[in-house]
Amino acid sequence: MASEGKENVLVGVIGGSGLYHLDNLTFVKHVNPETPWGLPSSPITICALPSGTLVAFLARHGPGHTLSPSAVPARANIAALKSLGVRAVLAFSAVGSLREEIPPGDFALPTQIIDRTKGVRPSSFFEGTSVVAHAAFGDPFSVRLVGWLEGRVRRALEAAGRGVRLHTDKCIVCMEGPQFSTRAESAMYRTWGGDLINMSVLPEAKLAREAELGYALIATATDYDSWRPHEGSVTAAEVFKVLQANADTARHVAATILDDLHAAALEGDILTEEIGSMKFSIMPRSEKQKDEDRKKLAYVLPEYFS
Ligand SMILES: CSC[C@H]1O[C@H](OP(=O)(O)O)[C@H](O)[C@@H]1O
Ligand SMILES: Nc1ncnc2[nH]cnc12
Repeated sequence: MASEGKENVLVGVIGGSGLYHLDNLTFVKHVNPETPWGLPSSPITICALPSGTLVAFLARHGPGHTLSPSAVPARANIAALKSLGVRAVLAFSAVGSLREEIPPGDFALPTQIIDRTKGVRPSSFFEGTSVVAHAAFGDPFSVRLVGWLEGRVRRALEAAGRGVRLHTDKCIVCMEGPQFSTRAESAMYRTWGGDLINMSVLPEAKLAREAELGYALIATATDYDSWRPHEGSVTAAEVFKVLQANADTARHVAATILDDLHAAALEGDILTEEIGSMKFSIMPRSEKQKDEDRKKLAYVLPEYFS
């Protein structure tokens, strides 16, 4: 397992569409850990807050947005962050809104996910190995971390003074893409209880859970998807119009809360659900488990496989 900056980098930030860097923080260095699942989407940037606190930043689609949502190497991304010593991941994502009360430009903290990916994305570190594990995923985001973020993100948005509101306790649909939904699908997701839609939160959230990392998503709304009967359906051009402003606000939120998040991750209270959660999810050791597989899994779960 790589050990770069291990004691210091406790928080990882994953940037989505439009958020390719945190250039309001000080660049320290790039690292590019080669994991058993390959290289991450892009070299990871280690950046420093004014206090000196270090955070790791990873652009989900690569810095030039060259990876489609289905091609994002999510296992390598999560494994690489864990290898740096990261314990909590704050992910940003550009999302469509399935609710009138969440206009483009607003932010949301989802607490639930509906999986509409089509099984084409590798979504478990255990896939293809001789070890079986069933991680609990009833609460797909870290309940404590999300609770911790609510007030802080809201205050950071208020301080930004751009009129961006934070919506909480929302359900996000993760679809396969890369094409957007049909009007019928978009309307159906609303009847299912979906509030937001993206193409990226899975398998990222599942993999973070398997790696025992705290994981929360700040969803930044860019459009109303395709459910409004008298409006046009979503287009990439419409999304692009909002991406830059959302990314600026996201950078402001990150810079405002990351010091406290680092301190909270160090203290550990916000991570009590995740740490140790895989212990009873992994089927008991048998002589049929291959050593090479255990070695591979030790990269993300050294506690159980070293
Ligand atoms: C650019 S529109 C669709 C694209 O945007 C979102 O990406 P991310 O979640 O990485 O911000 C969405 O999930 C799609 O991948
Ligand atoms: N309407 C939408 N559907 C899926 N992913 C999105 N990302 C941004 N807007 C989206």
